[in-house]
Amino acid sequence: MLLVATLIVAIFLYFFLTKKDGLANFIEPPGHLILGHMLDMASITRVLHTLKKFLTYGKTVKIRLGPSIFPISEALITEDYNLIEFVLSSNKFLKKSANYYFLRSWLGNGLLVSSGNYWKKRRKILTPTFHFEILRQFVDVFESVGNVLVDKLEKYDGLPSVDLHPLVSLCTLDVISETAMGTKINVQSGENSQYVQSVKEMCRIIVERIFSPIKFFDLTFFLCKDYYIQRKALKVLHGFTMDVINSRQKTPINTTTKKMAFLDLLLKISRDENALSVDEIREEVDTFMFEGHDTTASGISFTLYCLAEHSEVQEKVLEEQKALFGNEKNPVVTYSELQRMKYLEYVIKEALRLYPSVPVIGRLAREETEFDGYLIPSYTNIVISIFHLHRNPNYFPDPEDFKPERFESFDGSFPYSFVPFSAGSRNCIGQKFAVLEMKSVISKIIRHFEIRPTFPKHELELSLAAVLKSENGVKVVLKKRD
Ligand code: HEM
Repeated sequence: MLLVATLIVAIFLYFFLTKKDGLANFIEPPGHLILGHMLDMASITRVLHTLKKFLTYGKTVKIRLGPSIFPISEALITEDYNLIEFVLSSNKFLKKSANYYFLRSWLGNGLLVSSGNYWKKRRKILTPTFHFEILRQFVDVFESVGNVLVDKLEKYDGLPSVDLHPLVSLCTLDVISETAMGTKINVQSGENSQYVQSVKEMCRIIVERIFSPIKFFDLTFFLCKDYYIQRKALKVLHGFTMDVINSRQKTPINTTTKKMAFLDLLLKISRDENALSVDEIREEVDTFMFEGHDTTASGISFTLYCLAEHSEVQEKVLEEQKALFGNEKNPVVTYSELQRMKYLEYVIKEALRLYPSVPVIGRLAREETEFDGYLIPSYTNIVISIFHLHRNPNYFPDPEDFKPERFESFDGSFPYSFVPFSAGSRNCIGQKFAVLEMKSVISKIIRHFEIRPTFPKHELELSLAAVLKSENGVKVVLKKRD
């Protein structure tokens, strides 16, 4: 293990020692002589503010961890539309940046982190599993799991505040487990708490490793308590997925039954075409479990928060529901009715503009590339700040205001100005699934509750965990509708 860690460090050092100093052309915000910008980046609650501060020096800036003559890591941070379009639409930037390395212990070579031909092959295999005919079958799951959430929310009726995020997060974990693995884990009802705890621990450790100089390197991470916590959590997470796979492998897949989970589809593909090993299937299911629950939980919670703050928008969402279902609070909602919730879709888009669940993404330049007269050397990490891109007044006038109507006339002239699901060939494969799930859950809550702001107003303290979160919760007041 020591040998592997030493090898990783050696490769890392090789790339930096042989790298031409092409980044010297980019502006570098003031940083510590020795540590560079390491301390600025060390707090997850401050990262978005820090990025904003850096971006006041230019639309694209260079940051470094470590002394300028020998930084252990350098990166470009950008909110520049042109560079973002250049990166996301190019095949030269399909590889993820160094930070994604920390996901590998959990997700292995799953779609989110893999690269090259390996990624291409997996993407081709997985794309058909998100076909709308498959998604249509998941609406029942969104609806039944959403009903449990509504039941749970009833006990907060009329209370001065409820923090939506933890409750919604359990709901989306139940959804992804049933759709990805075909297994009900009932975490909303308090079951499988060890699994929930392990997911939480892993998300925390992954983010802390990015920002902590000690946890960053495998060599020193072994000395930390979190290394052992991670080992325990991974045993639970991998063990759980493998148990589900093993038990479903023993059951013959009945392709004529209406509903097939992603796992069933992957097992079928693997049997018919011998395309995926059991370990590879495990990696993809784990990837869906990771990428498919926290993202939607943040999306749903922030959208509901925006609706609480904007009663006139909420009223229009309710009108749309009434136009579809009259005063029925518990209709049997179909796929096509979810598709017809157009105004709600604008609301969700606007909430994802202001509060993108994945506020930053990172890519690695595969080869030396010229952009706008600058040379970007190979192996440069490029951090795209979706959060700041979405608040650019050139593309979104009055960018801090919540105005869903702006998406009625969003004509796509600047397609890379709104990228909550990223864009290009490495965009989010679960985008349609996510929007359907969010519509199902949010519309259900709006039919049952009026959502009001708390008094005094709850100010969000945004932080960058694995996804965008609010450190002090996402609090609103719920009032049951008659
Ligand atoms: C509001 C909800 C969601 C948002 C905002 C979101 C956003 C994103 C973004 C920005 C990326 C690109 C990440 C990067 O380049 O590093 C991504 C990739 C991905 N997402 Fe999502 N996501 C959401 C929900 C989901 C769901 C529900 C699933 C699965 C069921 C999913 C599965 C994936 C996968 C597998 C990738 C990697 C795709 C690839 O690299 O080929 N996501 N997502």
